[in-house]
Amino acid sequence: HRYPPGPKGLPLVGNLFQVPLKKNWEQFDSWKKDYGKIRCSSYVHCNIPGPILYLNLAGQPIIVLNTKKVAVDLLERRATNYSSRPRFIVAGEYLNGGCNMILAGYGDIWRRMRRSSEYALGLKTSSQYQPTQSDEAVLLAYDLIHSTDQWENHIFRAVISSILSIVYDLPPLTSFEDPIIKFLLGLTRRLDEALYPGSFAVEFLPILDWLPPWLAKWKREAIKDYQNYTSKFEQMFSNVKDASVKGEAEQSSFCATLLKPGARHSLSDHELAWLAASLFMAGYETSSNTMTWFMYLMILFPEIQTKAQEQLDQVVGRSRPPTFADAKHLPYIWAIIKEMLRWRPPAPISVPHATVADDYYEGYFIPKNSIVIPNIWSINRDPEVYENRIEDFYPEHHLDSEGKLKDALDEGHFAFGFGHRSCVGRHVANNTLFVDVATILWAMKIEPVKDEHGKPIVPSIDEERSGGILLNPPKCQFTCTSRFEEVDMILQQARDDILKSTRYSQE
Ligand code: HEM
Repeated sequence: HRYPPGPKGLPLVGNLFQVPLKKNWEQFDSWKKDYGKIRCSSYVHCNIPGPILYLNLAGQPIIVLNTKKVAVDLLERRATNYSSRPRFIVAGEYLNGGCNMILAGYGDIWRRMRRSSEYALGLKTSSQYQPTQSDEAVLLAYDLIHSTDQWENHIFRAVISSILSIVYDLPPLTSFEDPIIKFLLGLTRRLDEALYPGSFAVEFLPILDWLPPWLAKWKREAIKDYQNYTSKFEQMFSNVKDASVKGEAEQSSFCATLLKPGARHSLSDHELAWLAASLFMAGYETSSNTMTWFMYLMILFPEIQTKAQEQLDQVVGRSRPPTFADAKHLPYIWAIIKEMLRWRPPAPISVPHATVADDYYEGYFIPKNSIVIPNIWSINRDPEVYENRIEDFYPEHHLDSEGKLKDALDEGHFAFGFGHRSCVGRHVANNTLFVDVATILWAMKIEPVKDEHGKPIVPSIDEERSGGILLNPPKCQFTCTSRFEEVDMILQQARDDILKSTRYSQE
């Protein structure tokens, strides 16, 4: 068999020690130059180095896709073979009981979950969640102005609260210390640890899975945690179900939508409860990561902030915060969002796919059970897609000469992944990012704090921090000041109305 090109490895371990645990997307990107052009039958790839790489991690074949063309050819055109996930024994099978949609293999349960969630999160249906998203944007803007030093917690709180309201019709969470936030963050941490390569021997020695729980601590603890998570998620789901049955649901939620006839695709209540929980796991870190990058980028590029605010003043004015009705008149806001997701995608190597059968591509052999990594970092810098200033943060990539969006329906980046497994929450994500970014820029001027000599402290981009699969911006602090006199009064009034109208204040 002739495998795609890639670095030569050592006997037995292959390339195991050549792939860094942090920022591995940069290593994959730099190998492009060395493990160059592929033999190809038809197209321009003949001139682009390293579109597809082969690595061997102690016997496990890894295929890295570095260009849009190869990712589309394999993950979209041959989706039936390339849409499974690698086996995650501890995280996927024991901690999540095989019911976490993100980690599930390409089987029956994933298919039914995907159909249900596409229905409840589609472009049209997701507009029913916009009132919740607008409310959360106002609460976030208010908090940022009133206690800016807590800015990261405010973003985390707002993102979590927004997802929980969308999924379960919960009222806004007003504190980052809320027990439900602690519970969900505990679960996310536990999952991150279990997914971290090398955490559990059973992942590379699956024979250990035969051990009974009393002999395997990892198994015992994972089963116990799964039972705890399940009872909490089932409880949250059944609260929505009861409220829907009694006609007490305040607004449309994801769970309530799935209870409509024809929407649940034969999923049991247990499976629906886990599907709803999967949304939190998929949406929380990705969305909050983008919002933390946003705050940093606004001090790194103050001219972009000013330009966006000029457009907001023209379109929205100063007597009310932006709404979704303004969305199509604010192309520059969208261009900033698209460019954030292109330049610093929250998940630079996406979620790995896996093949279900042997395959050939351009004469190269891709074995069954290969782990396939769409290297979004590289694909978002594909010279066949972006003409110039590829390494710069440049919102104009997405605008035509008149300042309009080049193609409103095209994402303009690949941060949401490819094919059958692409992000099912992307419309919700785009809406949250739009209304948060627009409301923050409408309300406040974001500036770096100053040192004792009055010099602004703007950390260099080189100080960005990588912790596993996410890339975080440098640590930084800001001042957020109201842009005009009426802001405080408008935000205060809107906040009072929101908190008054929710069940939270009535309890
Ligand atoms: C900026 C925000 C977000 C980004 C960049 C993002 C990105 C991604 C990526 C890269 C994948 C994997 C795609 C693949 O395997 O090819 C994914 C999957 C997924 N995302 Fe998102 N996501 C975001 C927000 C959200 C939100 C808010 C939700 C829920 C409301 C969500 C729900 C999901 C789910 C359920 C999956 C698994 C899909 C499957 O395996 O079939 N995501 N997302």
